[in-house]
Amino acid sequence: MMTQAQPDDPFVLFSRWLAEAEAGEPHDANAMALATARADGSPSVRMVLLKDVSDEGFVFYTNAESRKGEELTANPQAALLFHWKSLRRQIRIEGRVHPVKGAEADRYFASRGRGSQIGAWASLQSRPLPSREELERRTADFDKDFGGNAVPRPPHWYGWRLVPDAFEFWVDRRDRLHERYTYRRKSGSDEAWTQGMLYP
Ligand SMILES: Cc1cc2nc3c(=O)[nH]c(=O)nc-3n(C[C@H](O)[C@H](O)[C@H](O)COP(=O)(O)O)c2cc1C
Ligand SMILES: Cc1ncc(COP(=O)(O)O)c(C=O)c1O
Repeated sequence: MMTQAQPDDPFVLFSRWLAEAEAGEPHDANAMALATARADGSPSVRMVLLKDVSDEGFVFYTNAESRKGEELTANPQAALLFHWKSLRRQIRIEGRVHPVKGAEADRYFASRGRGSQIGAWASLQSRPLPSREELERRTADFDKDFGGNAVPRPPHWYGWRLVPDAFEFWVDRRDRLHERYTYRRKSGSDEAWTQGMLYP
């Protein structure tokens, strides 16, 4: 149950819930479903990891030539969903995505393990793979090409920041009479939010 008065800033509540999830969830408390849609409106969804959050928004990294990357390029409207099963909480977030700056993506890419860096070159993410051997061959080839050198970030691998204009915080309650708290960005405002509740 939401026992404290709701903060005026949804990022404050988000950070509090994420910290509680990180203390309790055994794996990937930062995992979130990312929903995208083609320009014609047909949707798709998959999990990604939240790699940065600040007042500016929620950052994830992926291949821009993947299905999600192409959809985000054609239609930057997207939605995120966190569900922490053992906490019985859910957070919905909606907004627009913007690619992060090259230097920010470079910094994150440099922090990844070398195997994942090479994998980002080897994987033609979301395109048909003829055989597992083909992926292994591409991985070995890139590994050899880079030799002992640092692996640069592939130009098609970068982050997007979702800048939210709406949040919904959901808490499980008995008889399915859950609590739903909403925040909507006041038009033209960077910081002011209108709060409300929804029937469960
Ligand atoms: C818990 C979890 C976290 C994941 N995190 C990422 C991620 O941060 N970036 C990514 O590109 N794929 C991630 N994946 C893989 C994606 O779910 C997905 O399979 C892949 O990105 C291709 O999606 P697309 O074809 O819709 O573009 C993750 C999968 C799981 C289960
Ligand atoms: C294909 C892919 N890319 C990126 C990520 C993001 O995480 P990391 O940068 O920690 O590898 C994941 C996480 O599962 C993933 O599966």
